[in-house]
Order: sequence, then structure tokens, then C-alpha cells
Amino acid sequence: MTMDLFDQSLSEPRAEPLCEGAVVLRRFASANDAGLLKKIGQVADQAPFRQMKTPGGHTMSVAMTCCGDWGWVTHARGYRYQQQDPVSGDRWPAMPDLFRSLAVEAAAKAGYAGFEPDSCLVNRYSPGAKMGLHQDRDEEDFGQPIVSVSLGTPVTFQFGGMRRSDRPQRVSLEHGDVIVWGGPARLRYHGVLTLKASDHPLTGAYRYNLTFRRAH
Ligand SMILES: O=C(O)CCC(=O)C(=O)O
Ligand SMILES: [Fe+2]
Repeated sequence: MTMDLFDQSLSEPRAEPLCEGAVVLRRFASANDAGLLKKIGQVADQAPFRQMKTPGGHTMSVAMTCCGDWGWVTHARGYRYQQQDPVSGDRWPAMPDLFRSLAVEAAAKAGYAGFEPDSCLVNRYSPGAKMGLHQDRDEEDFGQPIVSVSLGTPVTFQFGGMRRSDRPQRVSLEHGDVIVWGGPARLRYHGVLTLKASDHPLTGAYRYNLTFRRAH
């Protein structure tokens, strides 16, 4: 009996504010985890994961692919959204309904009703991969929030301030956790510390992240 209650408190969604405009929705994506991972596999069948090169010539440690109308890519002079996968020349795979509804519901839960993502970046981290502090600022309208879903092995997320030098908060993210940031928090610096080796029953050593944005 006690154990049941305890289990429920761990698996039920719970909102934890980070700052004005930003919230962690614990386990928000858990109920659909297997379906989401299956869709990630289908997206990657059409548009395989690749490690892109930054404008500075570094190969990113995170492998990426995209779905939706617009995909986020790096190129010689910077970053941009484009409708074609540069590897195949084809349009990105359509955004699965399951992805879209999760993003829309998470945004609404965080106070951003009416969010309509047109882009989903799929990040795949293997042990040793990380993402340095950065702002998401390649989108047209900073009035639209960002919805970021974690699946698989746990990681430490850094949620910083408006300046790169602002000391970031450290947030442990686990399978099913969703962060939403927008409004006054839309341009906050954020990143992910180096993924440690661990094993998840559904993803093995990998951590996946889905980042939903309105690009145009
Ligand atoms: O993997 C994450 O949790 C963050 C990803 C991110 O910030 C991005 O893709 O812009
Ligand atoms: Fe980001």
C-alpha cells in the first residue's frame, strides 16, 4: 500500500518552476515513452542521425536529426532552419502527431497555450557527448516558447541567465522530464553536461532529447 503511493508520486507529472517563464514538468512524457522512441526510430530511418560540423569546424558530439516543416542545421557561416535535409536533399520527415500533441500539451501546461511547433530537433547523446551553454536564437519569433523532452539516460541540464557568464542552475533530467521556457526566459542560456555512461531499459546508453520550436 505504502509502496503503491510512493511509486505513484514518482511517476505522476509534477511541475517545478525554474524561474519566471520556465518550468520542469517531471515525467510529463513518461506515459508515451515507448511510442515516442518508436517514432524517433522511424524519423531516423528517413533522416539518419548525423554529427554536424559547427561553423568553427568542430564536429558536434551530439548526433542530430529533425522532423517537421523546418530542420535546424549548421553550415559554413552559421546556423539556420531549412526545409530539406542537407544529406538527402529531401524534405524532413513529417512531425509525428504524437510529438506535436506532447509539445502542445506541455506548452499549455506551462502557460503557453496555442504553441504550434513547426520544427523538432532530435538530439542523440552517447556517453561523453555534451552541449555547451548557448541561446536558441535562430527562430523568427521569440514570443514562442521552447519545449524540450528528455528520454533515456539521465543528464545534468544547465539553465543559465541572459548572459553567458551568469552562473547556471543545475537541473537533473530523467526519462520523461520536459522543460518549457519562454516569455521572459526565452533567451536564457542553457546546455547539457557530459553524459555519463549508464543504462536505460528502453534506450541503452543513449539519451534522446526532442526540442520543439516555432522556427517561422
Ligand atoms: O539536450 C537538451 O536537453 C538541450 C538541447 C538544446 O538545448 C538544443 O538542441 O538547442
Ligand atoms: Fe538549446
